Amino acid sequence: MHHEDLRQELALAARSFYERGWMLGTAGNLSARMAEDTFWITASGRPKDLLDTEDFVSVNLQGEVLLAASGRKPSAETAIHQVIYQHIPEARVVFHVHSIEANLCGHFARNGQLRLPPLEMLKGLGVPDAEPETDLPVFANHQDVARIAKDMDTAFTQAIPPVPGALIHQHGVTAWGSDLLSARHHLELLEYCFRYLVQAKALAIGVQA
Ligand SMILES: CSCCC(=O)C(=O)COP(=O)(O)O
Ligand SMILES: [Zn+2]
Repeated sequence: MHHEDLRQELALAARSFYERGWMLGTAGNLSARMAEDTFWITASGRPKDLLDTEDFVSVNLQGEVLLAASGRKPSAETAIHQVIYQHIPEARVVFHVHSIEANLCGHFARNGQLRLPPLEMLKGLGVPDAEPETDLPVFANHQDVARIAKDMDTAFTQAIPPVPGALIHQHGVTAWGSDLLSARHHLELLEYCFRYLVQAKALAIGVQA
């Protein structure tokens, strides 16, 4: 795919996520690999329903800026995307959004893990088991994003998460995939799990894993 097209595809995805209430008030950031060691990422602080090709910055896996339009800086959370691309070679697209349900679900986590509901839909996240006991990692939020990235780096060095995503407590969710469509599906499936958990909690339904 041509690099300019990739930026347009990311802008379309951002608008869709904005319309779902996941990227309000400039929240969130999206990226896609251009090559093994470079990726496009949204510029910091841009409205996610109105992105154009100038709102993407090219960076390498060390976070160095390769190409940026005047006045555009890479997302403040670029280091998190770097960690994912460094540890997971098959990840080519990373979506980070701030949904209400993702942030509520952080409160249901125990010992840095959120147990996902054992739904058939987990198959779409690569979990084939009939009654899966699958935990999504939940990282502490820090104002210094480098600390979040460092925690993720340490955790991913030990083990890659069992599903293609991670939560940052009181902040948002990040999902990845091998292309735009699979990253979107992974994000949608995680968001479905979050809505399910929030509604199950409201109805006082125990979710058995
Ligand atoms: C208003 S959201 C606060 C920053 C954040 O968490 C985020 O996802 C957006 O940051 P960026 O620098 O990518 O615009
Ligand atoms: Zn964020």
